[in-house]
Amino acid sequence: MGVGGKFWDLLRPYAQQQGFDYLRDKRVAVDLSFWIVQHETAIKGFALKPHLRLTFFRTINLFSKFGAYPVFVVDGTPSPLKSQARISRFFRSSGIDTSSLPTIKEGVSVERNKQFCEWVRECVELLELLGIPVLKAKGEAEALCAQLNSEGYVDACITPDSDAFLFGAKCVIKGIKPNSREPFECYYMSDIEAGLGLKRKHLIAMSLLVGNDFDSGGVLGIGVEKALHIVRVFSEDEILERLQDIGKGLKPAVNGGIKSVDDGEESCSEMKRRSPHCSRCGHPGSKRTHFKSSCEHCSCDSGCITKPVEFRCECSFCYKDRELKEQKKTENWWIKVCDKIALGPEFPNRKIIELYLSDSFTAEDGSSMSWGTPDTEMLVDFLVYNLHWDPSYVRKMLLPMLSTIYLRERPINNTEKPLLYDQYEFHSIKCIKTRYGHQYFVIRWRKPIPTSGLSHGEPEESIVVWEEEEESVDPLDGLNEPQVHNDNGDCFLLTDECIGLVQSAFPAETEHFLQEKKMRESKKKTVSEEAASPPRSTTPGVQRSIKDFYRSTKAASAQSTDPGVSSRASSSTEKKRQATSSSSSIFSKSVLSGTMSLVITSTINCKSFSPTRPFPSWINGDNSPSQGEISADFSRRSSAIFLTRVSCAKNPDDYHSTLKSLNSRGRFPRKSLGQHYMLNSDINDQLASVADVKEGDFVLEIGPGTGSLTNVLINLGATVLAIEKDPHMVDLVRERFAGCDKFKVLQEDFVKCHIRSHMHSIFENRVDQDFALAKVVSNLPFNISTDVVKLLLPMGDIFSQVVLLLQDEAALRLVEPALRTSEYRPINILVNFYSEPEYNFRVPRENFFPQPKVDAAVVTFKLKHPRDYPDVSSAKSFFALVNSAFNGKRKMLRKSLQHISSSPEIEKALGVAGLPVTSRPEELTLGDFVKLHNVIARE
Ligand SMILES: C[S@@+](CC[C@H](N)C(=O)[O-])C[C@H]1O[C@@H](n2cnc3c(N)ncnc32)[C@H](O)[C@@H]1O
Repeated sequence: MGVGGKFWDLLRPYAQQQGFDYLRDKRVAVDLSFWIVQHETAIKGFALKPHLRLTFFRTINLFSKFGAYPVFVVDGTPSPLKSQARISRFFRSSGIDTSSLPTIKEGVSVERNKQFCEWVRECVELLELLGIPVLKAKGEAEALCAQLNSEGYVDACITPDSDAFLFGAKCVIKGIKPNSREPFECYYMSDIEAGLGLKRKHLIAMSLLVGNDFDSGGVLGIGVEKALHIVRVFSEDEILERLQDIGKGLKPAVNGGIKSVDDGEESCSEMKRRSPHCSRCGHPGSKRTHFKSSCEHCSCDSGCITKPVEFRCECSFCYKDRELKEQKKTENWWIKVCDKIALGPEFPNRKIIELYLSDSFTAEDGSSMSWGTPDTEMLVDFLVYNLHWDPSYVRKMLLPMLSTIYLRERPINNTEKPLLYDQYEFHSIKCIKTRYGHQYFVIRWRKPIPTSGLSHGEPEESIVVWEEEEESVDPLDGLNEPQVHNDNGDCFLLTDECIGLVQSAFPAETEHFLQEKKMRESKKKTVSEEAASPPRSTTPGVQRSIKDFYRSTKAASAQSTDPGVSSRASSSTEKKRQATSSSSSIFSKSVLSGTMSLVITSTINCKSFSPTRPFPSWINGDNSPSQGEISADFSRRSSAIFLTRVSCAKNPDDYHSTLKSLNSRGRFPRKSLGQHYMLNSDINDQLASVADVKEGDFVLEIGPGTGSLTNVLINLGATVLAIEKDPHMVDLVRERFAGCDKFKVLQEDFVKCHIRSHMHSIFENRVDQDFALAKVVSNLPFNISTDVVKLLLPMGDIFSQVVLLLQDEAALRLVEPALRTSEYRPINILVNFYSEPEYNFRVPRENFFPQPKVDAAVVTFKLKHPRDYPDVSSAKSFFALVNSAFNGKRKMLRKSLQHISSSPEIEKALGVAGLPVTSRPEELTLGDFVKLHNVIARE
């Protein structure tokens, strides 16, 4: 917390947004407790031990991406004052009168809760395994951070606790946005001093007035604005003493003393009497004289003019009068303020002042901080145990830290050691990558490996990364994972590295790369012409597992497995595991064995995948492929599906065409739009088949993306209306289906668009009156699925069914929530009110690009016609009742529905509906809710 009130708001104008390199080679003290609190609130319930997960990622980000030397600081024994404040806060929030509480005895402090201490202990263990120094403060962590900063051991503190300035910090980083051009929100004490005229003791004084960690209340009725006025009255040297005087009931003079209006000055009314003013024009003189002839100020022929509303007379009497009034006001204000301050007991608390000014927090000498090397194997054990991560994932995520250490040490030690931790050799600089306006080198680390079982294809054309998104802040602080890359049979690990670091570690190689780059740029024109020629018919590079490159240093037996062999041995099991969706062809990546290779299993009606087939022509901007080309493509697939209509059809979709189509436009999947594209055309077929899409159907598709599912729908003879939010994808599908009279795409956010009116306007144009209801088929962005379900299910007058590809867990929660569980929510009542849901099949995550972190599933909602909805007098009042019931999930309905009727009445209604009077919302089925609603509505 820190200083109370809206203290940070006061400082905000002095924030400096600093760029990527701000912390490079700088030491920075991190207040660990705040990280833990933030982590827990940010992702509670979404990740196992979020405090460990984010401490791991953030530390590696700080160390590698931002090039800092972090030192973590943990709280020591809290001051008794803080314990007292914490207890008062707790009781105040529970409505108990805190004045009646006993005060904590001198020297007694209360530790934070056990759970929190355990989180801190786990994070400290993790940090120590990472080789990062951790210091334990004697008292508050932010105090030690600040002291390390003020004594020059670190360049900045990372803490959102504004107390840090009071403890002497010079630079505080309040927030970090890893995915932005200027990731650091920094506050310099010097800026605060220059801008607000506040020095350290002023800030301490402000905290005494508005509250702080040791006295959460502050002075009643004094907020940040008022406190600012008060403290600025005095210089830094005198402010704390003057506050003491005020606390004793004195009213110290301000700026040499506020003059009292009675101190020999004439009173305002007296002055006015001696100098009458015209009530018409407001100038000195009487109205009568002014009526005869205009006064010198108005100087009009026809008497004085009427004074405007905002008129201010500037005669010396009026000027003086105003000044005195102002002075009186200030004096009254000052008296009131001093009285208010003096009312509080023991103001100011000397112990708090001493605590802020103390410099004895350093439990250990700041100069003893040192940064070691991560203990990889112990970290693997630790994270596998605590977070259930795969060992190879831990190693992969550690790599940026190891490579940073290697590059840092190389020029210093002038090391002969050619390998990065004996496992990788620096090979070359692949390219320069720009993310969030910041440039990196992409480095190839090489470890020659046997290439059996892998394709020797053309190198992939570009590294696939999430597209830059200025505004997105990833609360999970994910890392840029190192990539595994196959280039003409040579396998490399790719990491992003700071250009300066590489330059000093490998000057000759950097020079070589930069020269080559220059040459390439001068030949740009030729190169771009070459690029325009059709691609060669080879398979792009295939990603391999990190395990192939990064062996464990544990027992040799653990390494003896030949990845190629295990890949082959386990492939049939893997195929079965992956083939959960159907018996037809599955395109998947095998990850079991540690290699990530493409596995194509073919069944009826499918010819095997040909890696040498050229990329579809539509990808290269040719919108009119020949009929022969189209038929050739379709002949590879189910005749039942594909021979019906081909007029709009283009080539089928697969891994390469999806990548190609995105790359051809320089488009990278956008996380915020949930862009996980379907790689497996069979799943698209199955989606369509579950919805029984046939000739003449009208289908609404949300988020067509590259159009892979759209293509299937059109080929089945359906007319498709697609709603796509991303304008680039809109262009892409528009181009792909140009000339197709059965396709229309609208660039809109589905959640905000007026789908009912779109559908009405389309149906109005239909000549046949007996048309079937439309269908919805969509591979949805996961983040809008609940909204989509809520929007579409009540449209049984427009759609007959809604077939969605959803996140697996969400699908299960929607379709099969168990009564009496926390998963049973109002949305389940909505789903069953408006539809008959069915879970169709699971779709493993490997079928998407980029691969999401969770599996998906296809779900069908058969929409009920409005005439078949449960019989309630008003759906609106019914859902209002359901929502209210679930508002107090743990509460009995007789309590949570009290705002509708009194408890006895609700109990009576429950009885009439045949339900126990002690019913809770999660125990009621849809039918029960309907009965209860109808009883209550009747009564
Ligand atoms: C999971 S992808 C599916 C793409 C494609 N149908 C496929 O199967 O490969 C989701 C698509 O929905 C689009 N999208 C995301 N949010 C949207 C919204 N609010 N309204 C409409 N489209 C949206 C994305 O741009 C993306 O193209």
